Amino acid sequence: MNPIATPTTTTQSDAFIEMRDVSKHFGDFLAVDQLSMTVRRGEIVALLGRTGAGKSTVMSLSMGTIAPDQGTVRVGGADPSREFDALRGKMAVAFQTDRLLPWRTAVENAELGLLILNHSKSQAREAALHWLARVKLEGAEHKYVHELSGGMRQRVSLARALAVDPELIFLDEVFSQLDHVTSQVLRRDFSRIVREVGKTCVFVTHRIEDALDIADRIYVLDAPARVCLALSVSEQTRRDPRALADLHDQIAQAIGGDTESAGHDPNYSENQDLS
Ligand SMILES: Nc1ncnc2c1ncn2[C@@H]1O[C@H](COP(=O)(O)OP(=O)(O)OP(=O)(O)O)[C@@H](O)[C@H]1O
Repeated sequence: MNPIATPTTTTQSDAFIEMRDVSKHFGDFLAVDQLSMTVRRGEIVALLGRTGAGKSTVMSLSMGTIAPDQGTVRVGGADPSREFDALRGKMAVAFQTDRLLPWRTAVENAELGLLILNHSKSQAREAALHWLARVKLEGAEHKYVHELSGGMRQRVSLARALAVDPELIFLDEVFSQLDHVTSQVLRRDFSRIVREVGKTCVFVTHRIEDALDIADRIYVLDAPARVCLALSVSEQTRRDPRALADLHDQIAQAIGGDTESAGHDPNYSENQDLS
């Protein structure tokens, strides 16, 4: 067995998200095909696949914004598409486009989730300022969205997600609109924070580089969405350019060998920390 590509095994007891034999149609179109996957508490897990593989649909099923046609989805033991109250405030999400409100400042955007969850104005402001500082936006708190760079906007969007103190954070292509260096710095800052505060994170990406850089485990999805490869990535592997290159090739092969859509980046093996 390849010592780098460790097959993932998860017992039911340590599962935070558990999807079993999940299928989802949109009309006649099959988007998810008997998919099973598990996410443990405290893990960063990447859902990786080509455009249209069904990554966002799997994320929506995990968040409960859509329900499966068949199979079961459980998050912390609850059915996310039915038991909204059990999961209220426990999940947060950030998207490819930052979805910030342009008429609000950075801090006014970052506190939004807390205000929606009925926290007091002062509590929301305090938490928003704290998380803006954690994502390195001190000094930019009172700037409007148009005054911020793309990377800074995504930082606000991540601060907004973290501010509600969720147990589970979903990211949908948050890093992939940004240039290589900005993307790398942001995802490493984010993964450091997530590990420090012990959150669980599921992130969707079509770029192998993003997944190998921060994920503990990677589910590679085929279309219609089903797991065609599941891998663990240790910190030791991340420090080993050859091991990373092997994993990259293995994933690219599973996806179909198209390194462009797979986001191949010849510089990633340098593994430098630019933050
Ligand atoms: N609400 C919907 N109605 C009909 N078809 C949908 C709907 N949502 C997704 N699909 C289809 O399901 C398939 C999977 O879409 P999904 O957005 O989950 O893929 P993805 O892997 O996240 O793609 P991308 O990387 O382009 O965002 C696509 O063919 C898409 O057109």
